[in-house]
Amino acid sequence: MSVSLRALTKRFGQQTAVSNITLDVEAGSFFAILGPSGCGKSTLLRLIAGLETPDEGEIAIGGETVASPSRHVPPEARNVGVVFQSYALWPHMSVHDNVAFPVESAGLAAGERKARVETSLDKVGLAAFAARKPASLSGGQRQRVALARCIAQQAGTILMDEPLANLDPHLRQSMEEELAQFHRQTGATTLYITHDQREAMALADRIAILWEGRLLQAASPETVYQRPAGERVARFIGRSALTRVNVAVAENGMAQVKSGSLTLQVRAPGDARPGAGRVVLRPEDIRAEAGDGALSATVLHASYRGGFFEATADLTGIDEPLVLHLARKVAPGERVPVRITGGWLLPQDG
Ligand SMILES: Nc1ncnc2c1ncn2[C@@H]1O[C@H](COP(=O)(O)OP(=O)(O)OP(=O)(O)O)[C@@H](O)[C@H]1O
Repeated sequence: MSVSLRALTKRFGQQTAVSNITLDVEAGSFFAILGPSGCGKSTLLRLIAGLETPDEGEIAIGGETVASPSRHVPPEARNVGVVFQSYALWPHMSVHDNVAFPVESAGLAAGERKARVETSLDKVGLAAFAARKPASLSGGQRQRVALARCIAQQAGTILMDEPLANLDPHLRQSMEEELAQFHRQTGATTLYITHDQREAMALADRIAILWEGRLLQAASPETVYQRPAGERVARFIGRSALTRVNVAVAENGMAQVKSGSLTLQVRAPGDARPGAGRVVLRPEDIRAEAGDGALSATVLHASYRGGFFEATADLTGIDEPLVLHLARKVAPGERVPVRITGGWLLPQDG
């Protein structure tokens, strides 16, 4: 089911946790909400789940208004499943009963109920664990019980609040794959909260980036990386060098800019205008190659990233150190040839 937020605001005393957010989440999509600690991610999720009431604005799920100044649909009537970081399993209940819990209220015959719980546990590979208590399961298995509970509930919308945060890196990777598969199987609209950009990039069709309660950008992972809406998004997603430029010509989504004495051709927003601006240079915009037009950068720092080396390097004319991906090892102080082959001119108001 689609989820739409209109001018949503939530305050806690003096603190505005969610500030005037308008957002549309398409039915069936995997939508990540990304941002640093304290930016309002969990509050946004709790508002959608019905665990908090907004001070201003509206929330509609599947076209039905569930929260507005004059309406509050209770959580259990929103057909929304929630998976928390802490799993929220009942410790005294078996795995089976934990999964059955939300189904109890669905008014199904006992046989049907049992079948639904068994199918759900089977989907997450835990059929053999039905009689166990949560305490005897691993973190990943507990997470899967929480997912099975969502499947059993047949929720049209699933909200996940940092579900993988407590897992070790290996388990995270395999749970990520399971989550992607889970999303394909259920087709449920998934809102996924994380502060881990890699996870958001790997899983989501679209990413919303929050900052101090405000929405900075909502777009595909490729767009937030290649065409960030502003400096904060550019710095939060991936690594880059920002440099102040003077835009000489801007047309058809391209711009010719000057950064110090360097002239660069970069991608630009459709409404870019000549004048002062800032350009984001990603590692992909820089080739470490000798030859015609190559410049010489001085390596500041280099580290092995598995398969390639990542280095920062000073280049005259660029304000911040470039981030380079190199096939060979380099040492601080070494000079490397570079060519700038791309870049992104930030929107004027970004
Ligand atoms: N019940 C509450 N009472 C008072 N302030 C709150 C409450 N819940 C959240 N806040 C404040 O609102 C802001 C947003 O909090 P929220 O938990 O939504 O952030 P978050 O992005 O989920 O953070 P994290 O990633 O650390 O979980 C924070 O400044 C927080 O202190």
